[in-house]
Amino acid sequence: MRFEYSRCEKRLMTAYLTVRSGPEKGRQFPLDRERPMHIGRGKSCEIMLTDPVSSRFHAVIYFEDGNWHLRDTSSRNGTLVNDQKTDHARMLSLHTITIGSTELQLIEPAGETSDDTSLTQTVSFELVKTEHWAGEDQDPIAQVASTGHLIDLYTLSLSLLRCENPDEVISTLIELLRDRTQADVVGISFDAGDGRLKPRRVEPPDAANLITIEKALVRRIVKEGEAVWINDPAKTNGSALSSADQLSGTDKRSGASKRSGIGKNDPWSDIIVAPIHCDDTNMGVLQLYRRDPNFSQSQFELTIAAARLLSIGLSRAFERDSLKADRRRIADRNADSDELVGSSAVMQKLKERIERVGKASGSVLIRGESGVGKELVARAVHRASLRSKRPMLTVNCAAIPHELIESQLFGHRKGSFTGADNDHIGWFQQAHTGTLFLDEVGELTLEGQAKLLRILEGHPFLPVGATEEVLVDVRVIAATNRDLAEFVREKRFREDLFYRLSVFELLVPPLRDRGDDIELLVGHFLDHFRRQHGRPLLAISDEARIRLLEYAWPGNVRQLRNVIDSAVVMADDPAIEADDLGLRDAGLSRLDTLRLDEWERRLIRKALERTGGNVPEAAGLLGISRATAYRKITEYEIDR
Ligand SMILES: Nc1ncnc2c1ncn2[C@@H]1O[C@H](COP(=O)(O)OP(=O)(O)OP(=O)(O)O)[C@@H](O)[C@H]1O
Repeated sequence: MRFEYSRCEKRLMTAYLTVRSGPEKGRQFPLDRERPMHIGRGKSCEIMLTDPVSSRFHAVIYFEDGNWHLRDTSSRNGTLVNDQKTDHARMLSLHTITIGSTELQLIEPAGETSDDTSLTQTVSFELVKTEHWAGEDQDPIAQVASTGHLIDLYTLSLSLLRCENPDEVISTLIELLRDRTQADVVGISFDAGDGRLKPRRVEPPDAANLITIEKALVRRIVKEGEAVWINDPAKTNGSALSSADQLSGTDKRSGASKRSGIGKNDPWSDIIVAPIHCDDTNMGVLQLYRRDPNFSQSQFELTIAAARLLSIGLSRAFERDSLKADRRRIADRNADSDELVGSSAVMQKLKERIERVGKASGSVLIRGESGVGKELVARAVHRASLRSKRPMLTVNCAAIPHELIESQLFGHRKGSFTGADNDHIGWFQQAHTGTLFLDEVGELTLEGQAKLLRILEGHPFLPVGATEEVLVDVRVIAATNRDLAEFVREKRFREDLFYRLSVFELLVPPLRDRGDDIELLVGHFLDHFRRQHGRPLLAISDEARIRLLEYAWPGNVRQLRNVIDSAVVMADDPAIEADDLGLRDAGLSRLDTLRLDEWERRLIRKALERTGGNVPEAAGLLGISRATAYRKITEYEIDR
């Protein structure tokens, strides 16, 4: 198949060698007609290779009698041109030169070798087609010889990297192409799923019904993975492309009355259509239209390269979109979303402290009973920190056998102890530049504590069995439900480490002290488990709700979550009843302890909650003096 197009200008682009494989893959070496260009490992070679098979002066490429020539300069391992060993060869565009594992290809922009200045010439279809798409490995800019456009493509790549979603990717590309090619219309059409293309975005939008292309041409572009540039479409009308189905579906009249997408009546003098691929399947095409004057060769090349970048950008954006959707789905299914539910005075205060502590850089110690949400608080601190884009790794020190804690945290070398069959990169190294959450830090061995202390002091550490020290940058957040101060007194926990860890301390209050939060959490978990277990209409009876609100929750939020999870599964329609909760000791639980000090602590917390932390008012409610209230608040370590 041949298309004709007229050339409006003599092109002055240089030929160049592009490296298709080998150590220099992706590089391009412009060729100079005026002087021989040497290829080899030698420092004075214009085309310097690092391929070890290459000789210092391996070959030379030069321009003579209107052609490029390659001569092997007595290399040790020989030179192949188009896979044939050769001493001398006349080179044509797209010919390949192989030296060891390096493959170079000669790219001669159209018109470069010819001195013919006539303004009209016949160009074979192959001249204007792009190479077949070979996925993301293909160098998107391999065909672009214009330095200005290389910068455009560089800018475009940077913008595409920043784009969050497919629409942004498309807008960025259209904007750049309209500006650089002076196209009257730039459009992107996607396969509607039935082989027909539907415009996804056209600029300016009111030109959408003007950008039509013959179906046969689209089929060819899609099938062959080729871009085409059609100049003066009126000339091509009815030549090779007899089918004249509408591309955009805006005009579905049949037979002879069909208007060709590149027909006489179209206002365009130039059309470029480039395929867009996503994961090796065609998604659609990028279309550029111009009334006058014609596109240039470099604009055609720019469009091809931009379409390839678009393909990569879209693949990534679609992948990101689907990952986001997966994440949402998983978060929906999994109750442990990161949302810290609670609006009681104590929780509000805790959230404020989390924000402040997050911005600082010291270690954090989170204290609280089991199941209160310490890990969730740790996540919130990490999210509020400057490391939020880096990972937070969680290690439960109590879940690792004592004898392995050290090697798990700090790593070990293969063979350093029985069972060390492989090298292990410790958690600290894995969390480098991020955050490490050490849950149940009180369970750390004394040796582990000593190493942790050194890391917190900024020293490097030695993985087990290693000879070289490792230095890491990790923010440590530790949590415990133990009384670490008591551990220090018992010499089970190093005092110096205790102070290092607790640069910032966050106390997570037990659920029984959070007032209305119980109601919020009930709603939160109900919503979640109803969705997860596919029972969106399941209600909860008043009696069941009251029982939940009155229960003392010794197992804290985790217990509440588990109770609701199983109630949603076990309850018969239409509603969860009190018996479904499995809290048969609910009445007793209100008096779950008879210790006076515990009840005093609870009452003081309750009074502070009601008064929004106002001690004199709380003292009034409790019927005690202010001084007693202050003393007891300090004694019981109550967070106001
Ligand atoms: N404020 C909250 N909002 C929503 N969910 C919460 C909240 N607090 C805790 N949870 C949920 O309760 C469960 C227990 O929380 P988490 O594991 O953070 O507690 P913990 O104090 O670290 O427990 P442990 O002491 O056993 O390590 C988790 O499923 C968590 O998502």
